Amino acid sequence: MKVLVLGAGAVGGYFGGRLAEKGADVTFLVREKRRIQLEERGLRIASVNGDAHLQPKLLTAGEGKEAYDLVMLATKAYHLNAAVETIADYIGTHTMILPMLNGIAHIDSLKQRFGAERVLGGLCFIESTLNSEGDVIQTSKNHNLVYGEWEGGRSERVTVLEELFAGANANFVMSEFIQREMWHKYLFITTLSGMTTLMNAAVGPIRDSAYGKELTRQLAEEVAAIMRAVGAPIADHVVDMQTEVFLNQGYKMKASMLRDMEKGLPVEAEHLQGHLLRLADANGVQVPLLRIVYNNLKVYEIKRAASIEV
Ligand SMILES: NC(=O)C1=CN([C@@H]2O[C@H](COP(=O)(O)OP(=O)(O)OC[C@H]3O[C@@H](n4cnc5c(N)ncnc54)[C@H](OP(=O)(O)O)[C@@H]3O)[C@@H](O)[C@H]2O)C=CC1
Ligand SMILES: CC(C)(CO)C(=O)C(=O)O
Repeated sequence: MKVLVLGAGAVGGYFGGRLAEKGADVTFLVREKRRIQLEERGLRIASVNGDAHLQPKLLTAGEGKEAYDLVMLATKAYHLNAAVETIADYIGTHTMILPMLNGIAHIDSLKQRFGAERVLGGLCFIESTLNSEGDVIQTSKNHNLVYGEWEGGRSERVTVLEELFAGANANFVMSEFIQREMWHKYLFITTLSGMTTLMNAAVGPIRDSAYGKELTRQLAEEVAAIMRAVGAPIADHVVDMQTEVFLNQGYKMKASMLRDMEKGLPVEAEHLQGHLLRLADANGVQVPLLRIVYNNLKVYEIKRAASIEV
């Protein structure tokens, strides 16, 4: 099975690297600067689950055009449009596209561009980042990638994927309810990234502060109310469940969005909080805290743009 991974960043580098490490036929589709880095240094994973050092197969856009069996998409949402055009050269009749982005809005873009039948659901739980040398650094144990047929159930092709993923040093989990899993993760990440960026703190200090737990729950409830208003298949107890998961994170746990802010990088505010706010406005759902969270991110974006211009 031929696998193409677009983006050799924190997520694509990790999961694609784990597949290549087990001997799968994996090629990374990268941009020029990243290619040079990977050619010089190899793909290095430094992880609590075991280190790896590989010389990956690499392509840049437009090179080696042929259909792949599986295209794994691991960009940030603000690079999605360009990435979608880049992978178009590698999509054939039977190609499966497995996106690993946070959020949900990208699923419709992918379906519109490539046809619903090619698009699987996917999400991941991992705390990983690239260091200044481009190595993938993974610091906590979770390394779960969940995937499945968008319409649910089991199919022959996801059984083939299970075989592909078997034995890799990461948990690849097939779900028969991937839409629900994605909406649940979306609620979790919107709350986690919202609270940690708003408070400019990891989970521990938020949890210990006067109103931290209450505000976390309020944000999760606002997000759940939007999801219910649009008919998302979330569980009745999703707020209890995800607030509990949030509050049980390690003291220093931060969303990747806060880590990106600390590095002065762009954030996925429009894709995550912005998309939900637009759904809230369209459906008359009151979300005062989500609006504050979103505005805080927009202020960050304005300050970032100004500092780049200066
Ligand atoms: N990091 C984490 O802990 C987690 C992240 N996520 C989600 O996963 C997604 C990916 O995040 P993450 O891996 O952290 O992001 P990174 O920024 O680390 O990686 C994204 C990679 O995509 C590459 N890229 C962007 N556009 C293109 C393109 N047109 N062609 C080729 N490569 C491209 C970038 O390359 P270049 O170097 O050229 O810029 C970069 O290496 C996000 O939606 C994020 O929210 C989900 C769970 C955990
Ligand atoms: C919460 C976490 C680490 C889970 O994978 C995540 O998705 C993120 O920070 O972007």
